[in-house]
Amino acid sequence: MGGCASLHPLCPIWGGVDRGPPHPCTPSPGCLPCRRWAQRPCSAAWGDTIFALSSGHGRCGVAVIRTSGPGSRGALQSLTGRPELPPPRVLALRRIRDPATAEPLDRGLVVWFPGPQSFTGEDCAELHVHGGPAVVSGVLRALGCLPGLRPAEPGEFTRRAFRRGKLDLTAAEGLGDLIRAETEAQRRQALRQMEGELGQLYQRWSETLTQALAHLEAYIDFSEDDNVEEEVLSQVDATVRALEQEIGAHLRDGRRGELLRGGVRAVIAGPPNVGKSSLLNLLCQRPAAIVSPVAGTTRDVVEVALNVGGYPLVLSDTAGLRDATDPVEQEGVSRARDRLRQADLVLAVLDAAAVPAEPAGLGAALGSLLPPTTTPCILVLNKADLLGGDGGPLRDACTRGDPLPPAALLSCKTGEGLDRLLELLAQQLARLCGDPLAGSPSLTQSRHGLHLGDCVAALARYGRERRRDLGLAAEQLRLARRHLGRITGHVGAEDVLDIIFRDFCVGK
Ligand SMILES: Nc1nc2c(ncn2[C@@H]2O[C@H](COP(=O)(O)OP(=O)(O)OP(=O)(O)O)[C@@H](O)[C@H]2O)c(=O)[nH]1
Ligand SMILES: [K+]
Ligand SMILES: [Mg+2]
Repeated sequence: MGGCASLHPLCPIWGGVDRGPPHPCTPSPGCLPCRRWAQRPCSAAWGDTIFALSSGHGRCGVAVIRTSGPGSRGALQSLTGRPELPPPRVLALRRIRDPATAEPLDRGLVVWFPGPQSFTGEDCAELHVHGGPAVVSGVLRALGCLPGLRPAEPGEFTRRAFRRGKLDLTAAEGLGDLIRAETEAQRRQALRQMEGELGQLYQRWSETLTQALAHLEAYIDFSEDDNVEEEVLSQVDATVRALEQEIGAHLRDGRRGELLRGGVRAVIAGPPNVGKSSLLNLLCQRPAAIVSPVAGTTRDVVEVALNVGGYPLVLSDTAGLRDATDPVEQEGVSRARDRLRQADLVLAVLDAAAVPAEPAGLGAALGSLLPPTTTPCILVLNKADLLGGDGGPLRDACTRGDPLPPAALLSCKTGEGLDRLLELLAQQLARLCGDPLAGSPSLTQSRHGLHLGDCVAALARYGRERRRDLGLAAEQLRLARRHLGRITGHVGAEDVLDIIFRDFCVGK
């Protein structure tokens, strides 16, 4: 037993019942009494076991701390001070103590998840303790003092689950999105992806390709012996063409999955002083942007995140569009135009009291403000409270629609017309993001789009090669399948893992 013969009675490996793997480190002062090696763990030699606080940080009722790896069993035994583990996946009430000092830290629930039936597929343990900072830090410190245990990196639990084949990359991404989801529609999309629907779709395509490839190879190998009929070849062609179309349609979905995941970027634009900042403040219900009677007040872009009808909206207020002379305002206008170019949706604001009341004139006023674009737009005619009478003609023009974009007559001052504007906004968002539960799942990341684009390109090349050289055509099918495999992580995903798991929180 080398240098570890001097034992602490509660040492999980040497003093406890479960001796685990032999301690391989050479005798050193840092290895003799457990409390010493606790401070200088020879972690690399012990198989890697990670631990982290998985519930949120800060004071709370219950905090969940979990471990994953071969040391989970010993960790649970030593922190509960008992050799026997609770039955798998059953909560058990235990006193939790610091193994080094035997000092009680808390009384809480513990769960034992022996691998492979655990989230990561490895042996895992969970400690549900009181969520006070001193309890949590005490338990984390105690775990960190055990040999072979170390704090987890962000996303490391999920990364281990991926490595053990518990989920594919799209499901891991869905899980990350679910944790970050802020609106109902985002939650629905993320849950669907986490449960594997997107991965299954890509897997199905991959299997279709595998089958087509097998038939093609059979034809190449055996057609001369007349065992394989010409018909096989035309069937492969038809399968590939259908797949190319299906993936193409999946790609041409208007980026709905990506928009829903990241939030629709809506930009409030218009001439100075029409009430753009007032509109932003009204929609987010706080004074996020400065409002003043001075034209040219807003210069920097002011951004707020909103939930409209369950859809995520990232709303930006921008400088009033005009030929400014002041260099600072010029910069503001240039930033406004940049934002407009990147917008998914434009809220074009005009002063209701200063525009022509008939649709053609209104259209011209809008046209002189914004360059012609395909970006969806909502026309907001603000300051309706300043209109004489009930603003009849303008109100009619608003409900007329074509050739005008959907329009709302609004008063930021009185709040009149806000319901109609919110309704229009929700409609546009639903149109842009789609119903996350309807139809086949949407791709949610540009990474998916890139690989699918490469896959479709390879399928198109198949069509060309097919007429020249069957061997080269088969190679294109193999390539197409590789591109699909990279999305789910079934093929060479090493280079994207760091990027994907970087955005995860510690403990997940
Ligand atoms: N009567 C009336 N006044 C409004 C309304 N909305 C905004 N205002 C006033 O219009 C002025 C300009 O409002 P802002 O929200 O600063 O307008 P803006 O378009 O952001 O202006 P810039 O940032 O300078 O381009 C302020 O005095 C507001 O109080 C409205 O619905 N009715
Ligand atoms: K202003
Ligand atoms: Mg403003």
